[in-house]
Amino acid sequence: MTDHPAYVIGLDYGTDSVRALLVNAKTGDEVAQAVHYYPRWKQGAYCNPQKNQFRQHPLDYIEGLEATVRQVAQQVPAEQIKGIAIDTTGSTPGAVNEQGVALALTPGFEENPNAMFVLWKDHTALAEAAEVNEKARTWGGPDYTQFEGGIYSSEWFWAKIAHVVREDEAVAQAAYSWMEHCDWMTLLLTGQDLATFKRSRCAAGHKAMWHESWGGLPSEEFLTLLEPKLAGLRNRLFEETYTADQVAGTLSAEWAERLGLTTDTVVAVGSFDAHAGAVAGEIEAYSMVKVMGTSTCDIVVAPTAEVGDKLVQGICGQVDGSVIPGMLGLEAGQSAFGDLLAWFTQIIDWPLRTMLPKSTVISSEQMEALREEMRGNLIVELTAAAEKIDPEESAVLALDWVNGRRTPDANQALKGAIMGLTMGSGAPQVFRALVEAICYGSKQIVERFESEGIPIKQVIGIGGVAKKSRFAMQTLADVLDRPIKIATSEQAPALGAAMYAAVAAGVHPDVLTAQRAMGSGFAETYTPQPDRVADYAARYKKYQAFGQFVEAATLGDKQAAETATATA
Ligand SMILES: Nc1ncnc2c1ncn2[C@@H]1O[C@H](COP(=O)(O)OP(=O)(O)O)[C@@H](O)[C@H]1O
Ligand SMILES: O=C(CO)[C@@H](O)[C@@H](O)COP(=O)(O)O
Repeated sequence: MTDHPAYVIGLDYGTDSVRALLVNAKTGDEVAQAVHYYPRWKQGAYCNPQKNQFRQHPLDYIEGLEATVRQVAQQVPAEQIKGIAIDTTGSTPGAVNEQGVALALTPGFEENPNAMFVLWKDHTALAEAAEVNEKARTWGGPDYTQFEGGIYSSEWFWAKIAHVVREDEAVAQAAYSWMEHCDWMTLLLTGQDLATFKRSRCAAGHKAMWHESWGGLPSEEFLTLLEPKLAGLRNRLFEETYTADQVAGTLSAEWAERLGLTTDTVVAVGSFDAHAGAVAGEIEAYSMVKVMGTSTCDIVVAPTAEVGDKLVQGICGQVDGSVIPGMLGLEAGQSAFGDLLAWFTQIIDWPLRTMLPKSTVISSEQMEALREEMRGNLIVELTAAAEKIDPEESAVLALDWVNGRRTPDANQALKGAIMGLTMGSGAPQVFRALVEAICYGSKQIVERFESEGIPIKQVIGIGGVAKKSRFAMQTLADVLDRPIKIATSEQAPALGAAMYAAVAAGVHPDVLTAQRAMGSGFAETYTPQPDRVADYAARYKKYQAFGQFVEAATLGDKQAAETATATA
């Protein structure tokens, strides 16, 4: 390690906003941070929640890049900023032209949602995901879903591409290739040639069925069987993938200028937010880092040789090097976590959004102030009220599937449900049931890993909900009957990206060394309360029975629904 000052920037593109974190690459001190909320996304542009359509405009990303990086970069001399790495949500693919320009930035496509990035939580590709699953099992070649938990999801790369090209002939014709958001940002910054650009192992392995054993991406034959319009695309994608500690390039002259940095700044290969977050959460073999934000991603790493040929069913994949190079990264998660609570607050504040603007008794300034105050405090007040309810006396039970079930066993067609409502059930009772539901969903995932032979030795929490909701974290510790360690960093994915950047820039030799040098440790631990554990264990059984009932009913299997009712 050199004695000269060395800083790195981790850039974390979340669902609603992007954050840049300037970190001292030697000590891990977080020197400055900046956040930018995507303006078009905030207005709901290009989205249709009724259809589960969630698209993001590349200009939201580019404006956020300039606003945040310029702000943090001012804090130290530009030549001391050695590296930058980007993590994003995923699978969030978008169509690009031959030069790697996102189609929505090209004439004629500026307002076309199909030419934008298809956000991870967009589930418009349910039919295409079902086709991937059906064809992967029956086409006569390898089952390409085997390293992705055995079930392909509508949240992922190929399902989304197949859906868009079917729906939009103009985009199908103009799309030269497709890129995950994390790869596209990295290409933008380095200005490289699309043909030789280094794509993310993390993104390709977990979401695009890339695996070394079958030579990379699924075969042309399989892809055209899935959708004839995919013909030729495989050759315009990539063969190799790279781990996030590798150098993708250096900043292009244009972007060095626009960001106030230099062309010597190294740009690392891209990654997903959850995987970068797990690195900052100081993940180690058989730890589960739960990234608890809008959704959850549950990330586990294990020595590749120890897992051997074992295929873990029902998760979002097992990929060599997707978190820490040299180890197997395993991912599971829930499609709605904080989002389930956010959904409920949206229901509750409906009168504020719809009736208040028509009110003749308060001024528009007062109305805005009231809405702002309510918006900020709603979850906090609901939490305070819900915390006082004795779980033993609570009859309300909920399922966390408002955005489908990501794992165990992806089924994005499933819907949320609430049971046990009485005339006495108020907002706090329902809110409490929703908090419990996200914790029961987490328990199912932990149980799945263990029943598939991957022991979970400790649970670490990071992300917005982990940092903001003591109630949710205590409930989680009680439901899992395990301690939950909460990482100190407020910006864990950005810190993890900064660690990747530090390795790519040569400040540290590998990710484990960067973790040790730059990790900020744990702020606190939630310990299970023995008097609550048994109550929650009993309610968890009811949650499972309720889930089986709803799943069976959703599938139209009345008989199975009746059986589930009988055992509930
Ligand atoms: N006090 C709180 N209690 C529980 N959940 C909260 C609280 N404040 C915010 N959230 C939830 O946190 C989620 C955002 O998490 P965050 O990690 O900041 O974002 P992202 O997932 O986009 O990276 C939202 O779904 C929101 O509902
Ligand atoms: O699924 C992944 C990564 O594989 C996430 O990007 C996705 O759940 C979105 O994460 P956030 O909820 O925005 O933290």
